[in-house]
Amino acid sequence: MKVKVRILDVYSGRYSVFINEKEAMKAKLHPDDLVKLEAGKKTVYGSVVISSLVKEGEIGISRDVLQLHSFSEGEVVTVIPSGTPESVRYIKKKMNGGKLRKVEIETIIKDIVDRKLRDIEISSFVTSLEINGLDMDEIAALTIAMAETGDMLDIDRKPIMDVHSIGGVPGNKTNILVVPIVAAAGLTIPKTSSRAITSAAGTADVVEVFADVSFSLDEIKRIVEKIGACMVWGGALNLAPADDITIKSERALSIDPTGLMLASIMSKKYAMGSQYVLIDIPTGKGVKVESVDQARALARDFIELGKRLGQYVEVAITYGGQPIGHTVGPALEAREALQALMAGTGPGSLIEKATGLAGVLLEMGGVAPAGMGKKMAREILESGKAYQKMREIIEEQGGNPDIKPEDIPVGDKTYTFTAPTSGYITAIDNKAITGIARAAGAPEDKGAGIELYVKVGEKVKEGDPLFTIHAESEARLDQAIVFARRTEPIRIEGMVLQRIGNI
Ligand SMILES: O=P(O)(O)OC[C@H]1O[C@H](OP(=O)(O)O)[C@H](O)[C@@H]1O
Ligand SMILES: Nc1ncnc2[nH]cnc12
Repeated sequence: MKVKVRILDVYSGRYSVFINEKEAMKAKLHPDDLVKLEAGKKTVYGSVVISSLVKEGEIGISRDVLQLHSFSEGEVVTVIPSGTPESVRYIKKKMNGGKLRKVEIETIIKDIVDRKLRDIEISSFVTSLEINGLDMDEIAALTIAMAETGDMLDIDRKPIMDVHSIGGVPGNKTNILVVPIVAAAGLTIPKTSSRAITSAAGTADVVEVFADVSFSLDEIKRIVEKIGACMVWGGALNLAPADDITIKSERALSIDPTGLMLASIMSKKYAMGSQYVLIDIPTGKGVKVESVDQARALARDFIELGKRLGQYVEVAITYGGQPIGHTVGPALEAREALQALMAGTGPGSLIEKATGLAGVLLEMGGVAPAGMGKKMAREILESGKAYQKMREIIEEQGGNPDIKPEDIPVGDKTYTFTAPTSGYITAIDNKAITGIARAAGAPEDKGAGIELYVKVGEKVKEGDPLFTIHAESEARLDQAIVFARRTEPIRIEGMVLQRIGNI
């Protein structure tokens, strides 16, 4: 059928097209049916919403669809019902434990990028990968398909360094120190990050507290060619676009299937033209990789995948058994990272990890002799050169370079938990800390999160503060308090863990 476009001020996070009930009856269309819209060379897919927002003879186009293609009010489009895409068969094959062929993977990724697959099918794909995994041939095919369905960046500086954490550990603001240290040493590091996947704050969520993170490829090229670094959100770019679509399902389910994680991280690095990549695998209880043996196996996969992509990859297995630093949540982490860059020092867990990772990159990039990278990284941090580089990054990304940690607003609805007993801290539960910060509103509410006053091994007296929850609303604060009471994230030796009666 041919209908006229009506642009609707609707933004739902879904690719919906709105059709009047009578029109839908005539065309035998039902809610959530997939349709193809064609106008000249433009083709877009969307799911049907039956609505009186549009009249007969019209099709309502949401702002989500408009982001993919520009349509003008009154433009005539042809609407064609679209059957189940071929890729759904391949998703079912993976659900049944089959091995996908290269062409099948390419079809799935193309259909994801073209929005032929809806959230429900994409979530099924992600879930099938969580359950049945991928082998290295499948991972390499997935990585290349993800990169080649988007744009590629070509920066006129070499070598191109990169760092990426597989994440999972609360408070992981480390790379916000690593990037300016490495760039201050004269290396080029165009860092893309995702927003939170399983945590309460991804690096992109934290950087966004002091600067913009959404840029076009041309803008990134300009920034990186000028100052040697950027810290941007990978999802704003058309770099490996399937990645950010699958991340949406991963985030909703709080899962990060290993094969997809490898492809997702490495496809962005490939598309950014990174030549030397350092992968950080935090390891410990309550993170994505719990044992060092598992971390080694994953490290081998990253290195092998790098070889297939023509990249030199090294992996750092790091300690992730408790949160990094003393803060969790975008604004609180931004404060702590900025404080550490300004002072050239900070919590041991943050400074040791950041200078350790930066040191490896300095050696990989050939600016520090073998074994001297960490010392050089620490000197750069302590000298204030990393802070100066951070100021340049903030300024180039449209933020205020003079910003001070205390200028960053944090949630003013607070509640502090205290030690129920005296003793040593024996464990801090990563998953519970993330759960509390998310219940408080992080990462969407930038000011929400947790300030931690203790770390494992420290001694506390009964009544000492353990952590403060910050939220931007009383309702969120209450939810986080309930979650914290239920999970008791901080263990103190001698503490009564549970009292059970009358079973
Ligand atoms: O912890 P969760 O949310 O699972 O993982 C996602 C985080 O891990 C990576 O960190 P980085 O950009 O290398 O610092 C991603 O970019 C993202 O910020
Ligand atoms: N799946 C993923 N995609 C991008 N960055 C990540 N960091 C950790 N997991 C990731």
